[in-house]
Amino acid sequence: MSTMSARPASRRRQQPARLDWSLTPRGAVSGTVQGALALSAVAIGADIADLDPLIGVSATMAAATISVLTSFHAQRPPAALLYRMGCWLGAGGWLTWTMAGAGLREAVLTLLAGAGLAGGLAPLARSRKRAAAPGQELVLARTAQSAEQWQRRIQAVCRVPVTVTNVIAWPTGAGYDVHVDLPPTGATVDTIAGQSKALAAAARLPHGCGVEVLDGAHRGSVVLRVSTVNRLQERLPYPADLGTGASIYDPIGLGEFRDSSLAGICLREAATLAIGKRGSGKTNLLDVLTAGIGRCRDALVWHIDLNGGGLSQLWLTPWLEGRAPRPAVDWAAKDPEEALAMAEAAVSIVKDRKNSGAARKRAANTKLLPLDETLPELFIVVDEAAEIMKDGTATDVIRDLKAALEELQRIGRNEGGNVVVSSLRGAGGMIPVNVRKLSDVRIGMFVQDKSELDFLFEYDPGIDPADLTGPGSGFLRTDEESPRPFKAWELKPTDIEVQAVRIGQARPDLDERAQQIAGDAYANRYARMRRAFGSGSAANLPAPAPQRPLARPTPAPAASAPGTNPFEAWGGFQSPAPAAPANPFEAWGGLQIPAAPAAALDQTAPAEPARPLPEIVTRTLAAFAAARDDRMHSEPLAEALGFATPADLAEALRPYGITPMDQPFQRGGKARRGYALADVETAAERIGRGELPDAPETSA
Ligand SMILES: Nc1ncnc2c1ncn2[C@@H]1O[C@H](COP(=O)(O)OP(=O)(O)OP(=O)(O)O)[C@@H](O)[C@H]1O
Repeated sequence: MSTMSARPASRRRQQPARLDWSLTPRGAVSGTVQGALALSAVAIGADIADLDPLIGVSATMAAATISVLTSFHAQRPPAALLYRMGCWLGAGGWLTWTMAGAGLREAVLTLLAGAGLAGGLAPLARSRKRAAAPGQELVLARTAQSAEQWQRRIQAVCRVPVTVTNVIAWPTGAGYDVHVDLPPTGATVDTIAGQSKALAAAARLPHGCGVEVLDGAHRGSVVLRVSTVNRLQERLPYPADLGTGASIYDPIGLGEFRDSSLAGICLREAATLAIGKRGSGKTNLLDVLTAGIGRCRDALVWHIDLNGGGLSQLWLTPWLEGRAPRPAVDWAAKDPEEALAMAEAAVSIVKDRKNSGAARKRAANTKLLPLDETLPELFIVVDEAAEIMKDGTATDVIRDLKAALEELQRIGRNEGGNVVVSSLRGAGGMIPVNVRKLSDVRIGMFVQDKSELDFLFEYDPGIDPADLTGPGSGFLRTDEESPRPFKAWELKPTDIEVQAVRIGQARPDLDERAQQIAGDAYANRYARMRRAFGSGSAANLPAPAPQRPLARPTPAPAASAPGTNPFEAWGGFQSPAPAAPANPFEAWGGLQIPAAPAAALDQTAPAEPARPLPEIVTRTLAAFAAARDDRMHSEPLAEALGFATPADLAEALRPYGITPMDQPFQRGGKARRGYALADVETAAERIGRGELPDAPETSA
């Protein structure tokens, strides 16, 4: 297959010029002259030796045959093969004719005419396959045009003289990757990523298609993932063949990226934050996560949904109806007290594992606690976490719940205590900064206000809500990578049913030591879950709230004592759903516990509208994101924001409580004063909460 390379002239000019004294032809003219002279010399030699003309015929045939074979071996195009054969037949025919006694004048004239013809047709001989310069990839011929277009396009839009080294079509046919080398003049991946929208527009990509800019093989290269067909518009059913027995050490699938590759996340050590407006597919996403984690032999899912428990209902139904031996979700809470008991239990378990897990770590010679079916990771999946985590008025229980979840996220990474948080919004005091910062996996489904995505993804320049196509599509960021558009698999109620039965059969139990630590709150949870989520008579009973404290660490776990309530011991599909105890408070040892305070959450109140950030604050955050630094000297920040002097910048930021740091710090070998990203973020949070008075907008 023929190829071509796309190299800029400038690079070619950099090659040092050398004199070449070899007889190797350098072009069509020199090649033709050399060939004609060589042929004349052979003809004169044959005349002097008085050779038989048949020798000329034999030599011609042999040369033509060798030419055909070598052309096939070199995969030359048909035109090159014909040209070479024509040359050998013409030269051989002329030689045979002269050996047979042609006149000198005729022989010379014919030789000149033949040489002229061969020289004129010489471009046909050129194989389109050229050797690449060292270190350069080749571009397939059918994409060579695309490569050249992209090279020109990037140069025009980004004003960077890049080299396109390869264009590779996706197997799905939905787009292609453009591999780009950056010039050694200071351009970085951010230089290109900042123009991804402009590149998509310049390439006239259809709506919903775009350009994602990813790191290349080395720091001086980038890969542009260009989608030309909007795969995100398609519905992607949950893969039916995903069985149980997976591991939390493997990626958990959420759906697909534009190129149909798996959108997977590694959750063993990573907390997750997902935001999205109502109807964006958040609940479906949490279902996909519940299924993905639930499939693991070394992980357990606990749910908190204080908006009526809708997240857990379908997952519990097969168990409630006696079609699964255990609930797929090991513990589900729909009221604040239950949720607090759960979160405190998880914190206690994690704290205990910090000591009790030491022997395991030593045995495995690792600092990260090894988890397996006997010691599973705990995931608390929280739907609509802003109701718990937002600043402002809250009951004591909610405040304690928030503190416990934050603590779990903060201390639980190593010991396998993990949090997945979803929220309608991520900014404006809805989700604490620390929760966002500690969430290595961030997912932004469709939101009303782009600033929510900007806030979640720290002003990554590649974010364009136009890339999203509707429910189930969003941006996914893992680690420090740029967020990528993806489409979540769709889990329909019947799929959840299938998964819930499978998981209920196969999932691990909480380890006995942890069960002891979690105490009665854990041991009796199934009874409360039946009342809270069950149908029929059990569901009609009021769900008693656990009296605090329920989950107190028990110092020395003794023999296992799970299954203390009658519902846990039934253990088989054939058992009918047990009737509720006569006294609804029985499960709490006969204690008369008042029902959960209804006012703990105003579940119907809509989320507060976001207070928009002043433009100068938004742009300051964006400047930090572009600089990929958490501190910036005043001069470059002023320049990035278009202020004439650092003093002008200071004046513009002061009304928002953003001031330069007291101490100078080193950047680029210079110690100067400047600004801290944390200060700007704190100010943004406070503005969102309405704590800072509106100040007159000052722009450059
Ligand atoms: N991945 C997906 N593919 C296709 N459709 C989806 C997907 N995810 C969600 N939907 C559809 O979008 C609608 C809303 O989904 P979902 O209930 O998950 O959104 P939500 O953000 O949780 O909304 P709410 O907060 O109002 O419950 C549903 O009708 C669902 O079928």
